[in-house]
Amino acid sequence: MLPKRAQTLQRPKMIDTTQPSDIARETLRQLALRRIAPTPDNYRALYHEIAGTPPDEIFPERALRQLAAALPRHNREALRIAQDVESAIGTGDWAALRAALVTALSNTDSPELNLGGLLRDLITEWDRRHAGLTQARKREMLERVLSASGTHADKLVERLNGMLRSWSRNNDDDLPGGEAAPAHPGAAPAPQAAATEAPAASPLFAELLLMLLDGIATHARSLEPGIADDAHALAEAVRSTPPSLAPAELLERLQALRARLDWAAEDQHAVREALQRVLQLILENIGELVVEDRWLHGQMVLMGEMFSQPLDVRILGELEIRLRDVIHRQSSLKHELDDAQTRLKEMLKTFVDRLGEFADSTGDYHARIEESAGRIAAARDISELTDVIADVMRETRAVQESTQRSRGEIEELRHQANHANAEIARLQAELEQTSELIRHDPLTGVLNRKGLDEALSREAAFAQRRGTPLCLGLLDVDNFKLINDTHGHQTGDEALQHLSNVIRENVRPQDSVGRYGGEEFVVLLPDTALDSATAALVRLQRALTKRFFLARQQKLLITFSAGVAELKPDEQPENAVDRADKAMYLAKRSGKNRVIAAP
Ligand SMILES: Nc1nc2c(ncn2[C@@H]2O[C@H](COP(=O)(O)OP(=O)(O)OP(=O)(O)O)[C@@H](O)[C@H]2O)c(=O)[nH]1
Repeated sequence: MLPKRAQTLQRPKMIDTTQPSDIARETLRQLALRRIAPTPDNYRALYHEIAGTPPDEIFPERALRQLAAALPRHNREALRIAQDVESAIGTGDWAALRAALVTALSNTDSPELNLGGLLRDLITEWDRRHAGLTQARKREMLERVLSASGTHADKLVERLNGMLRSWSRNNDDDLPGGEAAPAHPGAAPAPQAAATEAPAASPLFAELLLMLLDGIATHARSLEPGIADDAHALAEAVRSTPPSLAPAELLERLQALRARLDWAAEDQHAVREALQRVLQLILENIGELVVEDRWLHGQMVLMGEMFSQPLDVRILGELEIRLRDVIHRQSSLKHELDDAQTRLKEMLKTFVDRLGEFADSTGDYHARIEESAGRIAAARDISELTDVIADVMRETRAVQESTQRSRGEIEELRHQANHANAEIARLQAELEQTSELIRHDPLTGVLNRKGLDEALSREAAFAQRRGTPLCLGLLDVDNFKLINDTHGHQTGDEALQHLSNVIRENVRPQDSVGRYGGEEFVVLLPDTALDSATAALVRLQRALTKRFFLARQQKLLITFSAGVAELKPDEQPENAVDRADKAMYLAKRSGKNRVIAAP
């Protein structure tokens, strides 16, 4: 910025401001006169001051280039935005730069719903030249993606993204004689260019477009019916022969659809976050209320932890199971407690009534005896005494009868108490039986046998439907009897809790952990092939060597032997468990503390 003194300068009258050379000369003179540093910026500012022209706005290219270099480029959309920003800086175009930055800042859609962006990428990349990729080769790749994805829209999106990434790595825009391609890789073609090229005219492309639009129409129905209707209407327009939409119009409507999807995705994201916060609050509060029951409290804490990570269908399913268990257990406990309280109240009431009656009758008796004593003292002859004795005998008999009655009633009460005790014992046994209905092991908090069976059939169906691998690891603690015998059963229990915690902390959220039997556990590893699952079990062994179990200040190393099996196509899940079990026994026989993969 120019020093203050220079801003008050009067333009010299003798300068002809139509002659740039005169202005330049005067500018140099004034720089020297005013002792201003002769930098290009100062020169430019003084020049405009003398010429009486508005100063040029300086485009801070260097600083903007540094900013552009720092922009993320982790996916195609981000790369496109960064390139738009760079191109705007290259041409010194403020308006284009602003548009690119606004797009970047408003682009917060979730990747799974960015179908609009994918469509745009497809249109762009289909028309672009790529080294070593002929149109026929592209067509072949697309056909492969289409047939491999079947009717799964999510798989299609994932595979199309992968294919586009591989195409853009072969970007051939720089080749001489290239076809009309966008100015830089990833940039969307101008609508006019698209209009002349009619991308949807290719039957394969139209088919692909229809598949995406039908996918949007189906999946967006629950999200926002308006979007689904738009997608459906567009699909109808693409299907119609002759096409009812000009390419430019089609592109425009696709872009509008994409914008609606972006907004809907933002809304969904916000709703999901708010829901997650509310549920977490509820769980925290219930957790505080159930401090007396360690199992319930533990379940609440676990659920709270599950809510703190990004939710997916598996986590929500697991949460639902845990909540059902909590509700079931709470209602059983409540009934039992209510019954016990009612019985106790009734017994106490009867006891107090009987005690009162007994006190009344013995109180009367004492008063009568005292009165009889007075009459005996005042008696003048034996006949008077005979009456008194008859009265005393009558009173005594009455008290005796009352005492006997009370004893009988107290006897009855004791009988009732014994009966109530037996009832409570029976209820407890029943509760134990009904705990079979609960899916989590009360000692360790991991799934119990029933929960495990359910998780296994759910994951097996999931894996077989999607064609993804599912592995299960069956592990058995080594020499556990020795731990029990040396340190006691209670320490054995704590060792099992420690092992469960270490397992849970070292597997992924989508993995399920269950207690299969006494000291046997099962880990279900979805989307995991046999070698990775074996490596995961070995990692668990290593984690145990780092997290010692403390038995009354004494460090104990817990080890386990494990068998791992990958569910084969069409194999019954129980059969895979059997194979893992056999591999586990092989691991035991080969010296323990090992993991063996089942053939
Ligand atoms: N503390 C405790 N012990 C249990 C529990 N369930 C089973 N056990 C004990 O675990 C022990 C298992 O012993 P074994 O089957 O001989 O196996 P091991 O000693 O681990 O020997 P290997 O399997 O050959 O390494 C038995 O003593 C069971 O009583 C439990 O819930 N708590």
